[in-house]
Amino acid sequence: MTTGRYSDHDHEHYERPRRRTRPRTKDRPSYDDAVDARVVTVDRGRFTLLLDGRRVMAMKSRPLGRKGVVVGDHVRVVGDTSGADGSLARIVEVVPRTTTLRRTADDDDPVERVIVSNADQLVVVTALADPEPRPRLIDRALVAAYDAGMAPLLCLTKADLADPETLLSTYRSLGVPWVVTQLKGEGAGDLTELLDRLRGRTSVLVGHSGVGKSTLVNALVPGAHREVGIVNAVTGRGRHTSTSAYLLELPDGDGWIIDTPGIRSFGLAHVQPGNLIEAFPDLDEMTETCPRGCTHGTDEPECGLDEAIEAGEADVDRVESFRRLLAAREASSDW
Ligand SMILES: Nc1nc2c(ncn2[C@@H]2O[C@H](COP(=O)(O)OP(=O)(O)OP(=O)(O)O)[C@@H](O)[C@H]2O)c(=O)[nH]1
Repeated sequence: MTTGRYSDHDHEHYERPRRRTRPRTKDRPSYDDAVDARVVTVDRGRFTLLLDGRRVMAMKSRPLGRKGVVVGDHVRVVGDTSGADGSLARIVEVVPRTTTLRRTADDDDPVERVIVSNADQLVVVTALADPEPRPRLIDRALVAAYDAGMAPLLCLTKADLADPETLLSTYRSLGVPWVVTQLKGEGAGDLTELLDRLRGRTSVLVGHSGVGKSTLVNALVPGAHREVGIVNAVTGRGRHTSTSAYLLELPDGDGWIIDTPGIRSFGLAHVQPGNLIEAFPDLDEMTETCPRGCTHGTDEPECGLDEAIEAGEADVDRVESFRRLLAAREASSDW
C-alpha cells in the first residue's frame, strides 16, 4: 500500500523545479512516453488505474492543476507503471470525456461535481419490495441520466418479493427500458437479459441502500467482492457498507459497470429544463412556439405542450410524465 507513505505535500515538493538549479520553462513537457489507462477508483487523492490488465496506483501530476480526475476517465500516465507494491505513476492528461454524470450541491457538499465520466448508460437499481420503491428517487435519477446524455435503464430487483407491474405503469409512457432480476428464491440468478443490456457499454449503477445493488454486482462480476449489507427489518435500510465509486469489467470483457455505493444524494440544481426536453425529441418539437424562457412545466401560461394536447397531437400521459420529471428536478436531493 502506498497510502500514507507519500503525502500530496511530499510529492509536490519533490516535483517542483528548484529555481536556482533548473530554470523554469514555459514549454510543457510533451509526455510522448505516456501510456493509456482508465480510472477504476479514487481514494483520498490516490487513483487506482487499469493499465494493460494490471492495477496501477497513481496520483495527479502538477500540470493537471485543479482539474478533477474521476472514475471512468481515460487518462495518460507516466512514471512507474509497473503496478509493483509501493509504485506510484503520474497522471499527466485526462482524455476528453464523452459524458459526465454530475450532481450539485447538497448540504454536505456545496460544489457541483462530476461523479463519473465516459458512461453511456445509467442503471437505476430499485427493489420491488424491501425496501419499497421510491418513485421520486427514480425520477431524479432519470433526470440525471437524460441531462448527462446517458440512456436510462430500470433494473427492478427482488422480483421474488413483488410484481413489477404497478411500478412499471408509472414509467411506460416515458419509454424507459427495464429488466427484472431475482437473486433469491426459486428460479433465482438468471441475469441474461440484464447482461444483454450491459454488453458493449459502460453502465453506472445507482440505487439507494438495501436495494440489492452489491448483490447484483457480485453476481455480474464474480470476485468483485462488493460488500452485501443486511437490511434493517425496521427501517428497510441497509448498512452503508462501501463508499467509493468503482469501475469493474464484465467477465466476458465486453462491457464495464461502475458501482456507486457512496452516492447518498442526487442534487440536480444544475439541470436546465431545456436540456431535459432534448431527451424527448417528440415533445421538444412541440415547444417551438413556446414563449422565451418557458420551462414547459405545468404552470407555464402558453406552453406548446398544452397546445399540442388540446390539438390532440400529444400523448397526455407522456407530457404529464415529462412534467413530473421536470418537477422532480427541484425536489429535495435525498437519495
Ligand atoms: N428477497 C431478495 N433479497 C435480495 C435479493 N437481492 C439481494 N437481496 C438481499 O437484500 C439485502 C441488501 O442487499 P445488498 O446487495 O447489500 O444491497 P445494496 O443495495 O448493495 O445496499 P448497500 O450495500 O447498503 O448499498 C441483502 O440481505 C440481500 O441478500 C433478491 O433478489 N431477493
